[in-house]
Amino acid sequence: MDQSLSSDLLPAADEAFVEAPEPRSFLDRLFDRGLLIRTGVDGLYGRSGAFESVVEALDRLVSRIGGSDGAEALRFPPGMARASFERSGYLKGFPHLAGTVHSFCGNEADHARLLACLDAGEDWTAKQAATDIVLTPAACYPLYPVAAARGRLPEGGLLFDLQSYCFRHEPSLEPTRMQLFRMREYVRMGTPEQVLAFRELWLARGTTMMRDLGLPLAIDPANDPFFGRAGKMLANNQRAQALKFELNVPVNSEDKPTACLSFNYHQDHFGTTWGIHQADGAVAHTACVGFGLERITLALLRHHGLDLDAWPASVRAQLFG
Ligand SMILES: Nc1ncnc2c1ncn2[C@@H]1O[C@H](COP(=O)(O)OP(=O)(O)OP(=O)(O)O)[C@@H](O)[C@H]1O
Ligand SMILES: [Zn+2]
Repeated sequence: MDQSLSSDLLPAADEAFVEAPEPRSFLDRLFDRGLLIRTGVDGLYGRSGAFESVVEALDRLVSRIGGSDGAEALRFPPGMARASFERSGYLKGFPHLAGTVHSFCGNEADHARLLACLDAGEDWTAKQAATDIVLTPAACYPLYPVAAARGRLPEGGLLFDLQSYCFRHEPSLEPTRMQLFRMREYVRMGTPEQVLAFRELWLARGTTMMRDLGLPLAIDPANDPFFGRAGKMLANNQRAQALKFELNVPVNSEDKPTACLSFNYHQDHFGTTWGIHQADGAVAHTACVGFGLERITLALLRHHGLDLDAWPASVRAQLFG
């Protein structure tokens, strides 16, 4: 039942059958307040100015925390070269999440057919063909070929600061699982020791940052959502080798807290895939820390309320001070 209908618009019901109205979901309350804006597609939302002010403040906060490390900032659009995407191996692990960009590639007769299909409410996509662009699945994916093209890493390795809208085809009614969302990342490339030290540093920094924002959290071992039966093995392996940790905050529920930050050690996966080499010629190792900017914003809204002006002064000071 559409809970936005006021009860006096509903047909009169037998008293005995009137059920208590379900409490409005977190997502509905975000819509009610205009913080997120419906588009008709689950996981695809507009954001209000207030919501964006938190996203931007978090982005600045992360920059302040990582500021003295000398990361090179790069920004890529939310689409990446299909050839790079194919080589990255993403389709081996996550074919179900990938999004490709298709465009009309027909002639005038095809155009007429397209319009006729549209009119008839039929499938109009037959003459859509894959372009050279796919949607970026994680902020760091466009980086690796760029880093590889620069030649061997310097002695101290490299550190990058990234932010991108990312696409994942995982429609959901949980506001924290969007199809298009922003990921802020730091990516480290170098020796295993260098990249593991980076991950340790950000595990500590991320924990302090989120505690200081007044959020309850736990750091847990995790795995990526690999596809299929072979994926189960990859996921087990990732956990057994402690390659991925998540910083979880209860947002949608206490039982299934939400990964707001992820700390990933890729070993030499991207180094081998892209031919990224350390100064001595050995294959480079890589790691990244990812901040889900919408997810942290939603965690703050959940724990401190939907009225930003009423958030605790210490939280506001860190974000907007
Ligand atoms: N669908 C999504 N909507 C919003 N934020 C997301 C989504 N997927 C991932 N993120 C954010 O991006 C960060 C880095 O992405 P990563 O690939 O590590 O996520 P993930 O571990 O696959 O997330 P999950 O396990 O919840 O699917 C996550 O920590 C999270 O904050
Ligand atoms: Zn990454």
